Amino acid sequence: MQSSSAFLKHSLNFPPRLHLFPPNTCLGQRKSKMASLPPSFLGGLNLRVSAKMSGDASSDCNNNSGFSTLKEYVGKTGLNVSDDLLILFDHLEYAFKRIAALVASPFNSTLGKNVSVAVGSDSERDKPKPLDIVSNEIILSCLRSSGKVAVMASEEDDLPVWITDDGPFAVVTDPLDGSRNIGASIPTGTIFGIYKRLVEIDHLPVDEKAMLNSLQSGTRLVAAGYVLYSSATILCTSFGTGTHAFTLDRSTGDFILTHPNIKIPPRGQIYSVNDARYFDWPEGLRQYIDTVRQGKGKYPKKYSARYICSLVADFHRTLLYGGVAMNPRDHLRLVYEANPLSFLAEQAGGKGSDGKSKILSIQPVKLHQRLPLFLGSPEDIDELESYGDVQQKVNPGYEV
Ligand SMILES: O=P(O)(O)OC[C@H]1O[C@](O)(COP(=O)(O)O)[C@@H](O)[C@@H]1O
Repeated sequence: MQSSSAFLKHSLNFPPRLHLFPPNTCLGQRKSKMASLPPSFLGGLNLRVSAKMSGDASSDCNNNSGFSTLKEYVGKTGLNVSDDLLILFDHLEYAFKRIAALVASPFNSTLGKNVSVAVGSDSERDKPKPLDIVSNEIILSCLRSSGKVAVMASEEDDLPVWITDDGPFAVVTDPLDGSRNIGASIPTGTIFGIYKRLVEIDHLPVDEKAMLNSLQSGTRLVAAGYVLYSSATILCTSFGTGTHAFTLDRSTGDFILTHPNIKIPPRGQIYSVNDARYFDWPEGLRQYIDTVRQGKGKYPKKYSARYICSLVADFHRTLLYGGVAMNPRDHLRLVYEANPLSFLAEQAGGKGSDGKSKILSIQPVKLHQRLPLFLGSPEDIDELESYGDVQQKVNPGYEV
């Protein structure tokens, strides 16, 4: 096996990529035009130019060693991430960049529309769209070419796809959540979780081991993440030691660390829910929302509502600003959505709950199992759970 340092050294020696700024441009010298920008912004630009210009006239530029790609960050901080996992991430990053380009493409206007594909008993609004299918194919092909994945289970496929017998990992994914928003250019996201392949069941028939590898408990996740496709494309991930976010630098194609060690505020002032469903909610949930929006909860401030109706976007905001993001009906999936996002929430000091139990302690029994999901600040989740009756049982299948 290639050593971690050998792999990092090799990958850092790739030829420099094409930058927005010509190689001999030192942005720091153009302060007259940029004087009004915050120094951190200038510092960031300087670094991305100077870091790739070693040995040339860039030495006058400020260097700010705080900026790194995911691999550089792993190398610098000594995070315990195997070479196999780093290679898998390289391929995943490539998939995310392709999906980011796809969702921003001027040619995708019809790709967000429903197609008639019979998948279980999904309602019209839940049917996959061409964008979901293409994103799924992009991820599958990148996992295949990584050589590191035994099985992929996707929200878009009825059954897991067995890829290669000796791949060390099992990957679960929702390739493109929120795709029905794409017509209005509202943010979308990819969610993924990575488990080790269960070598102890290698002897089982392929169908069986594919299913069991995909139904692992969230407590066994070795890494998870999401990618937010919005004004910025952000890869937020955890290897089990903190939650870190990297922003795509479109000039170089690198994901640059922008949010190391995210800590969710212990308490927020925002709730995020589709409250058109208020009359379908149980009494406990109505009381909770009524209480916090009047500023009569344990935190004596009036809460505000924010709801994008795109899970990754609502979760990302919650992770950064605190509060609680929820979907109280059986709608979101344990394997592809709830487990990976709860892992990230916990790694950031937050919580993931189904309203009664910790999400990560729920053993999946079905691949496409749905459940109520509450994610957010620990004090907000505790307060919400104290209302007892917060899971919405009435679930008529909404049209929009
Ligand atoms: O209609 P609701 O209950 O508000 O559900 C909205 C949620 O559904 C989603 O669109 C996911 O639904 P799909 O898995 O069917 O795409 C999330 O992005 C969003 O958080």
